[in-house]
Amino acid sequence: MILSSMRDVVFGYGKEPVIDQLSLDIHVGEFVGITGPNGSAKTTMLKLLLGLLQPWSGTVHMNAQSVRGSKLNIGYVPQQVASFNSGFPSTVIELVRSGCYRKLGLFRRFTSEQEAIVERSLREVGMWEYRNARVGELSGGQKQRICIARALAGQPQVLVLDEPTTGMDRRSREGFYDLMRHYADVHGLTIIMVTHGLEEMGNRLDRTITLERQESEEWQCLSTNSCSVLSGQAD
Ligand SMILES: Nc1ncnc2c1ncn2[C@@H]1O[C@H](COP(=O)(O)OP(=O)(O)OP(=O)(O)O)[C@@H](O)[C@H]1O
Repeated sequence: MILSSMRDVVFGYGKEPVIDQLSLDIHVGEFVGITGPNGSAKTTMLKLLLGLLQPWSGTVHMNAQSVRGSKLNIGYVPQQVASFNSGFPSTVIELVRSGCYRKLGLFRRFTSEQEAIVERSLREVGMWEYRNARVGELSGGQKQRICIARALAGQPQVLVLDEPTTGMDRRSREGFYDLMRHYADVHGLTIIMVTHGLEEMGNRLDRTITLERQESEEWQCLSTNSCSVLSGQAD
């Protein structure tokens, strides 16, 4: 079943498109890796999928609806979450709890079940023992893990991650990839992840989508950043 689809999407920040006629489908429960060289518009593609950017032309659907009207619970871990500076006031557990707010609604009454989900999420990323630490005092890789825990605590149906292992050591990265595979298998979570570390992921991904810069003469004289999907058909 198709969860998210892009059809003939064109988008740019200036006069020239950085995405040109991009079409792809993402299926329910898939763990998809998005890869490609720097500047090949991976982040831009994620933002279009999430409805954070509007295409110049073409369509983006989530759950067969326009992405902006979709009621899906989507967790998003953007790039550079490590930028919480040393003055960031929240503790780790406060930040992860805030991931549940959308589910809890206006009054934000935490039940013991929700507390258990917060604890589970923190344990899964190996950060439970840091729960009372100030977020701003942690390393980049630790902040990244907390942001992943925050997204998981919101119990999303779709998890979108933009280079989530930045700053993590090899062991943490391996643990994280296994965790994502577990969420896809056991919870049926759909995971869309931009990564430069495809070779490390072994066979954990269901599918890879590669974005590449167009190098045709026509495009070279217009822009070097335009891209298209070169692979990524569903199995
Ligand atoms: N806010 C912006 N304003 C103008 N140009 C932008 C903006 N964001 C991205 N770009 C440009 O769009 C192109 C695609 O950028 P994008 O960040 O989507 O690529 P990426 O594949 O995610 O890159 P990286 O691997 O370096 O993170 C690049 O040429 C970039 O300079």
